[in-house]
Amino acid sequence: MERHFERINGYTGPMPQRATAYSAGYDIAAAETVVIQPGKIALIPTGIKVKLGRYEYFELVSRSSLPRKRHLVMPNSIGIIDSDYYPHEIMGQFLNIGDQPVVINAGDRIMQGIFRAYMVADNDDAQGYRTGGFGSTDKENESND
Ligand SMILES: O=c1ccn([C@H]2C[C@H](O)[C@@H](COP(=O)(O)OP(=O)(O)OP(=O)(O)O)O2)c(=O)[nH]1
Repeated sequence: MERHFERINGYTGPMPQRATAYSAGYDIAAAETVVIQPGKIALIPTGIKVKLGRYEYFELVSRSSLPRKRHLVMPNSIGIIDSDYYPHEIMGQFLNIGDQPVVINAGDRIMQGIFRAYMVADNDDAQGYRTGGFGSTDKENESND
């Protein structure tokens, strides 16, 4: 079966869900309670992995209410979940732009994800699979800082 969500072992929280029949995005919840200090970035686990078809990716985007209501932004603007990232856990990246610590509670719907298709160039010869995320494909002499 292509294109579906699975729980990471031990996660009992909510699965991604669309709020209405016409919503494009699946709301995704935090799997753990995390406190983000002002000006700091945190990676938030979701308890979820996503299985994708060939030439598909899953796009993570913010919820429109997050900056004003929670003082949180996604510093990478959008997160791209590649199909060969499976079976790793989808992580959300958040920056606290306020001047007080922000608490993200387990179960809070912190972002949304949209299934998307991509194309490749005719003369593309990319090979192999990724081993993880967040800089896993960097070359040895490429800084990840
Ligand atoms: O917000 C995000 C962004 C990415 N990822 C995971 C899925 C994605 O497939 C992988 C790599 O993401 P990307 O290619 O954007 O990051 P990179 O910094 O280029 O790392 P890599 O060298 O691992 O590709 O990290 C997340 O869980 N959340």
